[in-house]
Amino acid sequence: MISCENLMKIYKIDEDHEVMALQGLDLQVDDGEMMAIIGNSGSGKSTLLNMLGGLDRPTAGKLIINGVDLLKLSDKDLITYKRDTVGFIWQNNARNLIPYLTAVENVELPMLLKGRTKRERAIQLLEMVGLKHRMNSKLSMLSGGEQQRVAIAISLANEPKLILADEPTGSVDTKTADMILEVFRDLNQKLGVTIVIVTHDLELTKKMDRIVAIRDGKTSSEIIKRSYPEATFNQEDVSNGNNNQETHDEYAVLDSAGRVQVPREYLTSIGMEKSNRVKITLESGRIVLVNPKNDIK
Ligand SMILES: Nc1ncnc2c1ncn2[C@@H]1O[C@H](COP(=O)(O)OP(=O)(O)OP(=O)(O)O)[C@@H](O)[C@H]1O
Repeated sequence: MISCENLMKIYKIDEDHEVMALQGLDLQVDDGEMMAIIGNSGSGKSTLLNMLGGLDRPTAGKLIINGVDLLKLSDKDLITYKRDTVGFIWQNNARNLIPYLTAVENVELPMLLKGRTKRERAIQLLEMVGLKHRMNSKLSMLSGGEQQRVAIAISLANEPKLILADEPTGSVDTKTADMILEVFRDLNQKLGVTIVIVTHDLELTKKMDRIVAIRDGKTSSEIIKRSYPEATFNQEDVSNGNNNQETHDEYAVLDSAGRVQVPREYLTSIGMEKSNRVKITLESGRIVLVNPKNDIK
């Protein structure tokens, strides 16, 4: 669904200053995948989401989504792409919804359909997110989680292939966050829609199949869920209630130029916080990084 290679985004602040928000980012996302993007504040998560959604254009690199090359699109085709391929959900509901309209009116509003069909489709979408019973409630009467579900219904209006959500559980409690995640999971499985969620919420990421971490505008590591075959659990584990068959493995990402980001704590542990020179050796099929100062032979 998404193929992103060496993606760059430079914001020009004034004549003399610019910010490199994305510095050669690589990301591949399969059709029908549901994954999360994490990273510190300022690492480039929202910038990436804006590029994926066609809200802004990359400076350089390759970005192909659903077979469309986003760097080569005309302005007109970019509008069509935004309308037909992607659905957005923002953390801030004011960006998604209008408080004095009812839930169903909010869902109807952005749709291009006419008359009865529009109302029927809006009700159908609210049903998909489990909110048909509140369709005639004004937005201001709905809880944060319910409002977020209305936002999800809106994002589905044009049957997008890709849903992009920026901190969708940022303003709700843990229980509501779980419920919203369930809605995403359900849509992902029933409609096969690809879902990319940017989040700070580590609890939420535990429930994802894949988490990509971004550091300084680049993909730094990937965390992938692994299921154990049932046979690896013995009866003792199961009777102790330890039948959790899932774990997450973390991988560093090697970019197309062979670069890899070494976790800061690893560098610190070999006394590399001040130096930028590291010795690389190949030892029995392993690549080993050594602080040259400690390399006593
Ligand atoms: N429109 C813009 N003009 C100039 N600089 C920008 C613009 N948008 C983002 N930046 C800069 O690009 C870098 C990445 O910002 P971005 O908002 O993508 O980070 P983020 O990971 O989403 O952060 P947060 O978690 O705080 O939302 C930051 O240094 C930011 O200041």
